[in-house]
Amino acid sequence: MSEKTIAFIGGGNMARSLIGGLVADGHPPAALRAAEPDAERREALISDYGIQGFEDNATAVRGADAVILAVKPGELAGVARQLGGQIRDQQSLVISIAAGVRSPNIAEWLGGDVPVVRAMPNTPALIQTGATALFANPSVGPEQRDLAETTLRAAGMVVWLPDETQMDAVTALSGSGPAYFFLTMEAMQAAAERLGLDSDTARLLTLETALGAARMALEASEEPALLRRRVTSPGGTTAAALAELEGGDLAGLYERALRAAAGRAHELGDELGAQ
Ligand SMILES: NC(=O)C1=CN([C@@H]2O[C@H](COP(=O)(O)OP(=O)(O)OC[C@H]3O[C@@H](n4cnc5c(N)ncnc54)[C@H](O)[C@@H]3O)[C@@H](O)[C@H]2O)C=CC1
Ligand SMILES: O=C(O)[C@@H]1CCC=N1
Repeated sequence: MSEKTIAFIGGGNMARSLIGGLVADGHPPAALRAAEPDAERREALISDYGIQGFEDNATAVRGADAVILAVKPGELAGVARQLGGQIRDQQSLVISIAAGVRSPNIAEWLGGDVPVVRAMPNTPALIQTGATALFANPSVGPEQRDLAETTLRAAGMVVWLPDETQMDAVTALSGSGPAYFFLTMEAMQAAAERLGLDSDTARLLTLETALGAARMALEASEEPALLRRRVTSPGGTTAAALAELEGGDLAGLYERALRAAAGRAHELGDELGAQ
């Protein structure tokens, strides 16, 4: 694991997940920094992970090899404009995890020809099972590309996108995706409770089933559709359930959900890029 200094601007949910993943992967906590205005969040990061915490963004960024912009999309322009001069002087790599906001806008706010990697991670990064897509602008050199990849790989798997426009679809799929699975778990548990199971049993069986299915789909050489058919005995219980899910147009529902998320990411890019 690299010992490069990485400064997070914003120490909220996603920064915490990435910091947790980096520390668990062996990145020295002393080489990790977070600038977070909320004292409670900042102190929690310091005490939970032993990293350095700062109230002031510019102090956190001083001398950092990479600066991860982990504020809400609407805060990004202000933060980038504030830190651009310093980042250009010390030639740090900038990694933005903000949904929707496009790399040419980020580079412009930073003041010009700055290496920017856009990343779309997800919260399972906290337990090193994250999935991240990366896109590098033309100013990112091979060493900085490696630094971005190593940093995000500490939190799980990484793919590079050849085309930044694909980032909206990735945001809809894997960025927001954990929430879709959590909602499914909530719905399955609640349904099982209504069928008469106590909540602990319903919860445990729901979560273990989700884990088993995900691991099987990842580790098996067969497609999920084939794995599904193996569970589904003709005229049996699974067929009865799947008929309900298909009757409710589950596939169409997912398509509409992902289109809504990708559309929102695109809208954010348009709205915030015009600042
Ligand atoms: N939560 C998620 O699952 C994912 C979030 N993202 C992106 O990550 C970014 C952060 O999202 P979350 O962590 O969920 O939000 P959050 O609200 O939990 O974290 C943002 C943090 O930034 C801090 N902050 C606000 N203004 C600041 C400033 N000027 N300087 C320094 N820090 C400042 C806030 O106090 C807050 O703790 C967003 O841009 C989001 O699109 C990307 C992938 C997944
Ligand atoms: O909901 C959001 O906007 C962020 C981006 C992907 C996951 N959370």
